[in-house]
Amino acid sequence: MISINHISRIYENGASKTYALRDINFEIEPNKVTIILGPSGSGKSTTLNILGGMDRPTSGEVFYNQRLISNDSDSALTAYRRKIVGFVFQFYNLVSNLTVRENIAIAAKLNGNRLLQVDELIKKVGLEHRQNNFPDQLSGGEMQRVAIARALAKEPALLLCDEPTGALDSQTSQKIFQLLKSARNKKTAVVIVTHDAEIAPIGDRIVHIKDGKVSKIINNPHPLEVSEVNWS
Ligand SMILES: Nc1ncnc2c1ncn2[C@@H]1O[C@H](COP(=O)(O)OP(=O)(O)OP(=O)(O)O)[C@@H](O)[C@H]1O
Repeated sequence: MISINHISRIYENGASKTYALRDINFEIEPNKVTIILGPSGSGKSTTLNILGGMDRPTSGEVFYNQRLISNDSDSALTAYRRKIVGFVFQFYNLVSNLTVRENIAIAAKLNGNRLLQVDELIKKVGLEHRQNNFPDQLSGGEMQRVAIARALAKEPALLLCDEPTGALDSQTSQKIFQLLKSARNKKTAVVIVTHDAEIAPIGDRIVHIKDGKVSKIINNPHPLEVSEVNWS
C-alpha cells in the first residue's frame, strides 16, 4: 500500500544540516501493524510525518497504491491527509470546548460518515458513560480513546500513531494497544512509533531505525498478544 523508496530528510538551519533520515526503504501493508522502533532522535517522527503527508523527503519517493505522492502539490497532499490518514498523537490534540461525542462526531461529519457510526465508535472505545464530558474531565487513557475514535471516524487507510501511550501508565497502555491492534483490517494499516522494545513484538512488522537509517526489518508472523508483553 505504501512504499518508501530511498528516503532522506535533511533539516537545514542556516549553515547547519541535520541528516534526520538517510536512504530508508520499507513497505506498509493493510491488515498489518507496523512498529517503527528506535531511540530518541533516530528519525521516527520524521518518518511518520512523511508517511502522513505532513512533510516531504529531501530526496527519495513515497508511493501510495503505486501513485507517487512525495511530489504532490500542497493541496493534493492535504487531500491525501484528509482522506487517507488518521493520526493519534502522544498528547491527544482534542478540541477542548467540545464534548467527547462532539469531538468524534465532527470528524465523522467531515468525512461524510453516518451519525450512527458515532455511537458505534463511542462503544468501540468504551466511552458511552463519558460521551457528554469535556476533555479536561477525562483521564489520559480516556482522552486517548477519544483520539482513537476520532481517527477511526475517517475509516482511514493509514492509522499513524506517534508514541500513543507515552503519557500513560502500563495498564492503560495495554488497553490502548489492544484498541490499536484491533483497528487493523483489510483496508487499514496501523503504524505505531515507539522507543519501547518490549512493545515491538505485538507488530506484524518491526522496522528498526537507528541514526536515521533502517538497521533491520523483522517480519513477525506470530505477533505477541498485547497481554503477553512484559509490562512491568
Ligand atoms: N525541524 C527540525 N529542524 C532541525 N532538526 C530537526 C527538526 N526535526 C527533527 N530534527 C532532528 O532530526 C533528527 C530526527 O528527529 P525525529 O524527531 O524524527 O526523531 P525521533 O526518533 O522521533 O525522536 P523522539 O523519539 O525523541 O521524538 C533529530 O536529530 C532531531 O533533532
